Amino acid sequence: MAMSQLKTTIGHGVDDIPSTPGKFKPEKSSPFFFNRVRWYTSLSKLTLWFFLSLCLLLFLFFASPSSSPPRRHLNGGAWGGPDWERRVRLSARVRATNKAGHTVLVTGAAGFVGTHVSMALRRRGDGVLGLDNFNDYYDPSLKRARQKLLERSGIFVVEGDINDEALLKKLFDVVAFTHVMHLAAQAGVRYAMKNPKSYINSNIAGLVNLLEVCKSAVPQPAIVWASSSSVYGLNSKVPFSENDRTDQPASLYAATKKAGEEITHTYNHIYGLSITGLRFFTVYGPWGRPDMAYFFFTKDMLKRKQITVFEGPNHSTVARDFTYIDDIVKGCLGALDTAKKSTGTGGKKKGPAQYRIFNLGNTSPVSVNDLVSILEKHLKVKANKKIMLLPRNGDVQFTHANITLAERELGYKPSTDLHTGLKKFVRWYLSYYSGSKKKTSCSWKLDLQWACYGQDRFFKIYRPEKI
Ligand SMILES: O=C(O)[C@H]1O[C@H](OP(=O)(O)OP(=O)(O)OC[C@H]2O[C@@H](n3ccc(=O)[nH]c3=O)[C@H](O)[C@@H]2O)[C@H](O)[C@@H](O)[C@@H]1O
Repeated sequence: MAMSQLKTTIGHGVDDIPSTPGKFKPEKSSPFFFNRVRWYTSLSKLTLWFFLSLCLLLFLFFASPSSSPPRRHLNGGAWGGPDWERRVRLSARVRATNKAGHTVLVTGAAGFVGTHVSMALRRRGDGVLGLDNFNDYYDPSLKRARQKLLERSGIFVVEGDINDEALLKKLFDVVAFTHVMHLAAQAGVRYAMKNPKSYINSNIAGLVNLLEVCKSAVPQPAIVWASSSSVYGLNSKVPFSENDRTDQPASLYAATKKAGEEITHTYNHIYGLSITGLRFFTVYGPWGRPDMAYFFFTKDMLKRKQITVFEGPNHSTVARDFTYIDDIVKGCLGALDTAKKSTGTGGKKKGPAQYRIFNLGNTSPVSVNDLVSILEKHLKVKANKKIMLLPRNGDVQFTHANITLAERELGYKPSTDLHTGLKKFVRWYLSYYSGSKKKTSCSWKLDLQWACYGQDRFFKIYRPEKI
């Protein structure tokens, strides 16, 4: 068919289609009859195929097992569905041999303290379910590595945010948690200048969301949560005691932790939630947080980069009551074990409920200068220090915990000094980072030696001056 003829045929056909197809009477004698019928038939076929494909798609959608009940997606993670619920239940199950075990929801489980506390609970047979949003405040791959560690111990970490009310409710529907160890937070004192809203979102809105769900849960769990030594702010009386004033925060971070203490008090007072707040003092150790000074000093010293060491006015000392992670974990477990049950049901308080606050520190502050000297010894590297006046961006000049109360009520007794604790940290740091680099390259001498000899024999062959 010539092109001009084809155009004419199509033009005719379109114009000739009646609005009511049933009334269409073919004119047998028409030279355009067959073209018209073919066009019309192909349109019907097209409609039929479209309809069949739609039916097939709808069938596949409704028949797929994951569509019922629906799965929710958050930050790349997903929750819901029978498999997910089975994992949640399994993880939260108390070991049969531990009759008095707790069923604990650990928020911030892939965080530094969260990982250690979850592992310790699991080791003694408590049921543990983790929750973490895996945000990128610091390298999320470290959080994923911690998650792997937890998974190897049978702890499932649900990927989700404490601000997700539906998720929290679902978790409490699936498991009757006896305790919540609330460690999810926006940490770091200096970062609050950069991203103030993240502190409100996690430390205030997230906390309230969690408390709302806990208050309505049946049974209500007892809550142990992480406050901070930073609530003592600009206080000059040392050591810091729990009943000292906490109304002079030096950072927004501190202010949100202080707000958390007031908020939890309200929920205790109105709804009968059992609350224990733990004021952590600069916690450090293996699997620690890369945003903390001891961690990035180590990293920079190994790279021969300059580190900034703060000092107070007139060259006075800046010091912290650095507390080793294992001691903190013991304090957390002591708090969980001595927490009394919440007294409310159906969102109503039935009687007075326990409300406690404890310092968890080391009781022996060390200057930042001494911290650097200890690192120099362990790393066998001389630090390239730049001394700088403590900036007014959230830091306080010193912290020092009075731990009498925690000793008496929780049996808390810190036993690791900074020298010993940092030795363990450095050992972990070198093995962790050389271990992960080993997979990609062996260009660094340290990596090569590590790759050849493995973790246990690492220190025998470690020659930092050759790195
Ligand atoms: O225990 C606490 O309440 C707080 O402890 C740490 O906060 P911070 O004690 O300030 O810990 P780092 O940021 O690791 O700083 C440790 C010390 O090193 C100093 N520093 C920090 C950074 C730097 O570049 N140079 C430097 O000398 C700080 O002034 C501070 O005295 C945590 O980051 C907070 O999340 C936590 O709540």
